[in-house]
Amino acid sequence: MAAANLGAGGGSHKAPGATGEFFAPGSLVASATPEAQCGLPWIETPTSYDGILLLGFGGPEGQDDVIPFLRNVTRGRGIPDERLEEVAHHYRHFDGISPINEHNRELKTALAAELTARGLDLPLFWGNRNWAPYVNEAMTEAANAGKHRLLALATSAYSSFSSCRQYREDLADGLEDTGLGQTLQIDKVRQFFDHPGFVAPFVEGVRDGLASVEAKFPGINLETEVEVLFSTHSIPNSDADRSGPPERGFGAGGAYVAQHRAVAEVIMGKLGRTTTPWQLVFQSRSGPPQVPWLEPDVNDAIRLLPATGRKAVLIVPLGFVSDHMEVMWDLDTEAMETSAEVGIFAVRTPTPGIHPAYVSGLVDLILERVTGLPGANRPHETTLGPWYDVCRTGCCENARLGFKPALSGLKP
Ligand SMILES: CC1=C(CCC(=O)O)c2cc3nc(cc4[nH]c(cc5[nH]c(cc1n2)c(C)c5CCC(=O)O)c(CCC(=O)O)c4C)C(CCC(=O)O)=C3C
Ligand SMILES: [Fe+2]
Repeated sequence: MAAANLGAGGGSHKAPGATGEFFAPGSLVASATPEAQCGLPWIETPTSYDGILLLGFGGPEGQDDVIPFLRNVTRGRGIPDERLEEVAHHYRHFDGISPINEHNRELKTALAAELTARGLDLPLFWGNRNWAPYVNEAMTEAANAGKHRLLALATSAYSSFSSCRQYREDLADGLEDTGLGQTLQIDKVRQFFDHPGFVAPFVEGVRDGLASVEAKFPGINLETEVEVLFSTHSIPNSDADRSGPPERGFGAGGAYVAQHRAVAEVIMGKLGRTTTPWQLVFQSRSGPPQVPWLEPDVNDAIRLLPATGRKAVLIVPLGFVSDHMEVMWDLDTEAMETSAEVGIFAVRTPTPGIHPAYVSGLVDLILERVTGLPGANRPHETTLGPWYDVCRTGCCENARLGFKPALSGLKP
């Protein structure tokens, strides 16, 4: 098995173990799209996987887990202790329990049912980056079950270091740590920010949210008195700028910002609400104050709304797949408090969770890899997609932490 996709940056050539053979010339079947002419990669040959590796962020499940979890998340990042304590407090407030692991258990169950219903015999193995069950444990479990060829699915829709590349690095690290590089070959499902299954629950959420605003304020003017705030995780500007394939030249904010904007536009367009004011806003910033992160913060944006004549705000958690702590605390607690303070009516719309469209969309994404669906035929709702099966060299590298090998990408 070749190790072509791991790269040998900094002399740290790591375990073999993924789609090396796919990089042989000719195996990336070109289609007629401009992307393909630039060498953009979809794996267009059928692949028989023997399992799915569901990748989660992980979260604490009791008070004793909170600090060890936070140390896992921030390892090597220079997050000040004050910030860790501040965040610990969010978790403490909910008995030290993040709902995220339960969400992933539910998602795993829902995916298993949908795979079976679609006639796909693919067992699911679930592993997290920051809490048990860890990625390495899931790999070991798969290997012990006699599996060799896994397709990884990360619960994260957009391109950036934290939301894509870090999962790819986790896979490379996991094969190295477990010594399973010769046993397991692992590919990864493309980022799905603009897949119809991910977009549909948000379209419904905004539609229903606007309806509830109209019910609250009969005759409200949807062009001047309501604002839709699409909220996502802030990340350092330096990470945002490097998100996406360097050759696409996304500029400031990178693919991360461009993808969110494009999806927000699609959602408003599908509802025929292109004249309802909306903004992309950011939340959950951390790190030292002197390091610039994406702005505006959701709370700052809310504070400015009354002066522009808005009576109501719709808060759409566009960057998140489930109602985990970033949603429960930063939106449902803080942003709601801010809205109340400035006297504006706020509605927070749902995340995809286990919405049937989302679950079946994820299975579509698995199926397109099983069948080798040509890139030209892959569902995508924005002109930025369909996104890559195999990430480009330098995609989403971390400016602060430097290069690390990652699976499912081209060699550096
Ligand atoms: C882009 C992105 C997503 C969305 C994509 C995806 O979903 O993957 C995301 C998701 C999540 N982030 C989460 C939690 C945390 N993120 C932190 C810190 C950070 N996140 C970052 C980015 C992202 N994070 C970044 C750049 C940092 C700074 C540290 C670093 O440079 O890497 C910290 C440390 C403390 C703090 O500073 O807040 C915590 C506790 C949870 C779990 C919630 C739960 O437990 O329910 C989830 C799903
Ligand atoms: Fe985070």
